[in-house]
Amino acid sequence: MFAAENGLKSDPRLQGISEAIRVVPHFPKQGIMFQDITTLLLDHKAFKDTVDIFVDRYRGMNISVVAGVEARGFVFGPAIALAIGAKFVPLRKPRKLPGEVISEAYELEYGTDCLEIHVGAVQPGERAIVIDDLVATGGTLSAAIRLLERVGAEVIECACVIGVREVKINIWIACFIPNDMPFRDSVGSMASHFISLWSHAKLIIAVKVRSVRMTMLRLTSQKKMTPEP
Ligand SMILES: O=P(O)(O)OC[C@H]1O[C@H](OP(=O)(O)OP(=O)(O)O)[C@H](O)[C@@H]1O
Ligand SMILES: Nc1ncnc2[nH]cnc12
Repeated sequence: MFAAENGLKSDPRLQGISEAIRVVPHFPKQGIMFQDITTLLLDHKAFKDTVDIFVDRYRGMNISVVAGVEARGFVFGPAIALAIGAKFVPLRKPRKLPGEVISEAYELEYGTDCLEIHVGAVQPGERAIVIDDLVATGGTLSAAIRLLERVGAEVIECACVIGVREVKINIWIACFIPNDMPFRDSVGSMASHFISLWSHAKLIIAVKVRSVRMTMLRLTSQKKMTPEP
């Protein structure tokens, strides 16, 4: 769910967090609005507020595992884990972990990637959350959830600072706007309306149909392109 649905709508911290994230057009390639969290990390208040919001949400929920996705989930995860009294479990890209691992492949826009977890890092029945900086297609989070479920953990929620909508949104528009509707041509503006209503396409189909909730602090659009210099 979005911050607003968590009762955070009027939370003054959200604006500061949003403003501290730098958006770099056309990085790493044309058409991508890169959400740069390094500027958030330079802003002590915004960084602390981000961690605090997640800590407030997950404290008292009997979470024993905070699983962070490499690389940017490692920035937020450990602070949250320490504050809520959980362990931090890194989910790493291939060939980084020295012990015995299990792996989950996932699709990227072009090609595939893989996440790995150390065998024994999580015990069956543990309650886990997954932390990353950003969710776009949800492919990375889905792989993280599958990994944790394979070792017997219960994934309570995924938490991201940023949600990038529109990445797989055309599918939803095609599904939900019948061809004969009068506003079919203005599908672009309808898109943002529908997406807001349906909470980022029901939070990317509850993180790809595993019925895992998600919290995001900032919902952003790939389409807000600034003019070329
Ligand atoms: O929802 P998705 O479409 O799967 O994309 C989200 C993922 O993409 C980014 O990581 P990236 O793969 O660029 O790795 P990095 O953090 O190591 O740069 C981001 O930090 C998420 O982990
Ligand atoms: N727009 C974006 N900004 C930063 N990281 C991303 N990973 C996938 N899409 C991204």
